[in-house]
Amino acid sequence: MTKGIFITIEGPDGAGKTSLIQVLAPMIEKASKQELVLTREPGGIPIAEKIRTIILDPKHMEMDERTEALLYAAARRQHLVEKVIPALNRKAIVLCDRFVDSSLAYQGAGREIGMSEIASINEFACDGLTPDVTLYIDVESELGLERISKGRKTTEVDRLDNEALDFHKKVRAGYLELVKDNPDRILTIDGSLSIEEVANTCFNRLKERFPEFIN
Ligand SMILES: Nc1ncnc2c1ncn2[C@@H]1O[C@H](COP(=O)(O)OP(=O)(O)OP(=O)(O)O)[C@@H](O)[C@H]1O
Ligand SMILES: Cc1cn([C@H]2C[C@H](O)[C@@H](COP(=O)(O)O)O2)c(=O)[nH]c1=O
Repeated sequence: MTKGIFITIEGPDGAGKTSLIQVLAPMIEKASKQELVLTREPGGIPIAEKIRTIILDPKHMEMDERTEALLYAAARRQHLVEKVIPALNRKAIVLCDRFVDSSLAYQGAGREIGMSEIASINEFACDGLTPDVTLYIDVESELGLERISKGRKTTEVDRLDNEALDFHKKVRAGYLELVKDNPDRILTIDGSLSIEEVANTCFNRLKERFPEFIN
């Protein structure tokens, strides 16, 4: 065992990632001797949380789409250096809510900047680090947006949540393209199931994949 495992969780807005992590994390903790680090993008450390506030502020409607892509990549770089890489070097299991696939789907496909342009700025930011596995929680855009609007009182609604349905459909199409192109790394989970069913499916897939870490 030379390093830890880097697990990323992806999905359209309202897929249920935050809810999933709350159920999945204690399951992993119970089944593993390794340290578990929970984190998110953009954010996870003070500098990246500040960048998150700037990106997601609903008042920042004038933000240029390339500026947006570069801010996500900048937050990512700092988060990797300060938190993710040191944790992997300690052999921890890192469970990260969103990573580069979010930039490819949201900025590459949703904003139509292009996946290859987004991939190149992220190659610079990540310097070769890729997830060991990605759990992609798939939901129809309509369902994701309906969940977010129902949960408005308790869930923060940000500048990207406020985008039109058409944007969210392009994001999901981007994710489905990534799934097709990365069949070994990205595991698709049906996000329309209950939170418990989604968590159990994710846990079993992780156990099969990393028996030396989770058993
Ligand atoms: N499997 C599920 N079935 C029904 N409702 C769900 C499910 N998962 C999450 N929800 C509800 O949907 C709303 C959004 O969930 P959550 O915040 O976990 O999603 P998310 O993927 O983290 O969203 P975002 O990416 O927009 O932050 C919440 O009100 C939550 O209770
Ligand atoms: C990492 C990343 C995120 N986004 C978007 C996706 C969401 O709309 C917000 C983050 O909020 P959440 O509560 O974590 O869902 O930001 C993006 O567009 N590009 C990215 O690289």
